Amino acid sequence: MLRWLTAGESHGPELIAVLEGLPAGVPVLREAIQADLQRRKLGYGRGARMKFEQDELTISGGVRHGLSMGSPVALRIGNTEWPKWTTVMSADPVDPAELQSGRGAPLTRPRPGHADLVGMQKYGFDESRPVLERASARETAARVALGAIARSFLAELGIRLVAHTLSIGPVRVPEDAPLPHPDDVERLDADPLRCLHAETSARMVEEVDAAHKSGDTLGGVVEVVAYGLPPGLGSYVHWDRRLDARLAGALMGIQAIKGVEVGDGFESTRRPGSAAHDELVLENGVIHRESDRAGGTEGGMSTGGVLRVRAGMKPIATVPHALRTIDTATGEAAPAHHQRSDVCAVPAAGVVAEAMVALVLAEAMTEKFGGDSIAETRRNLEGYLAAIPATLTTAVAEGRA
Ligand SMILES: Cc1cc2nc3c(=O)[nH]c(=O)nc-3n(C[C@H](O)[C@H](O)[C@H](O)COP(=O)(O)O)c2cc1C
Ligand SMILES: C=C(O[C@@H]1CC(C(=O)O)=C[C@@H](OP(=O)(O)O)[C@H]1O)C(=O)O
Repeated sequence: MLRWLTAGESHGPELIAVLEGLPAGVPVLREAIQADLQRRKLGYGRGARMKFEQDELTISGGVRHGLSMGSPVALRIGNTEWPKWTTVMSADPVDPAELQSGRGAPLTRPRPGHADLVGMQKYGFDESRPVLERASARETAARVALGAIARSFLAELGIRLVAHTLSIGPVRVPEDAPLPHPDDVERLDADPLRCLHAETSARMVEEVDAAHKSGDTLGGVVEVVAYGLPPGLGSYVHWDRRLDARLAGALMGIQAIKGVEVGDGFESTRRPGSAAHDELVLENGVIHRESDRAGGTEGGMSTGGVLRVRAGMKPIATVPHALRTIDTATGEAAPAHHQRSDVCAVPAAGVVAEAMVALVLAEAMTEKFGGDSIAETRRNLEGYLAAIPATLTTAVAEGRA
């Protein structure tokens, strides 16, 4: 079983991430984790912080000579700006007089759409600094670092995945555009919106520019596509074991994600049953699905086909053209507090979504195939596939040759 935890605040010294249950022998390379952290910082519309944040990585445990040892993997990601926040975010008590102005000034004008107001109510704070520090999507750097390790584990078992941007505000990739493949990742990383459709990407850039100019923010939809999964990850036997439910929960667990679709999702609700499912035919002696409307799960289990999940992100809550709020110190109407912020973080959310899907799939693989070493996990996977009777065999979707 795979478990993971993150800790750390946006302007504290660092983020901490722990992954427990990873078999031994999985390549865990600093460069690979750092590369994914870099991908998360890219994307048109991000704010000033992503230009200087170094995401300085330390591998603190669980890895020796580039390979996991079976013990918990512990990572540390430094916050580059920490030296400017040592007083405001000090773990030790500080003189309250030092927190009356500048960075330390109490934040009493909660932003609608962010965690500020409810966080203050729930945890008993009289300002929102302690809320936003952890609610911030800074934390997603820790998840992306863990996701890089999960992806390495999956790659050892022939499973690869990639995320791309489907829409920004009203601008959407055409319905008939081909699905991206992991081999496209360099092209995706080179595009400002992580979108393979150049014309749409250019229109997305214009849309972000327009929002920026008018003091507004934007959301959009990302899609994660995974290839090479075996059939039977997850289960129909209990609600919390369903793979689709676990993927949806993990994606909804990303800051600002407000909707999830598996396969054709809501679109399939507008079709009759005769045009909503994936019919089975024989091809070269093995069972083949003629379409991929379900998105790679049936009955809460992976089908062995291409997995396709989408996550919809709402527009950034820190709207420069500040939204109306109440100053909780005075009880008076006021504009919401505004700090430096992203205009649009959808491409980054795609990288985070890829990491979350990788973690859920890695968890489902360790659950089904176990193994204390990657060689043992691989043997168990191969034994399982070999034991599926010929008349039940489906082709494993490797994607592009
Ligand atoms: C990659 C990423 C970057 C984000 N950047 C910002 C930002 O700069 N400003 C902001 O107000 N919200 C940003 N958000 C969204 C907030 O973190 C989120 O809206 C907030 O935590 C409240 O949670 P909720 O939207 O899920 O209700 C970002 C989210 C992601 C995934
Ligand atoms: C720090 C990151 O994103 C942050 C997410 C975020 C929020 O409210 O979610 C608000 C901003 O924080 P700051 O005021 O420090 O610039 C973003 O920059 C990051 O992605 O690493």
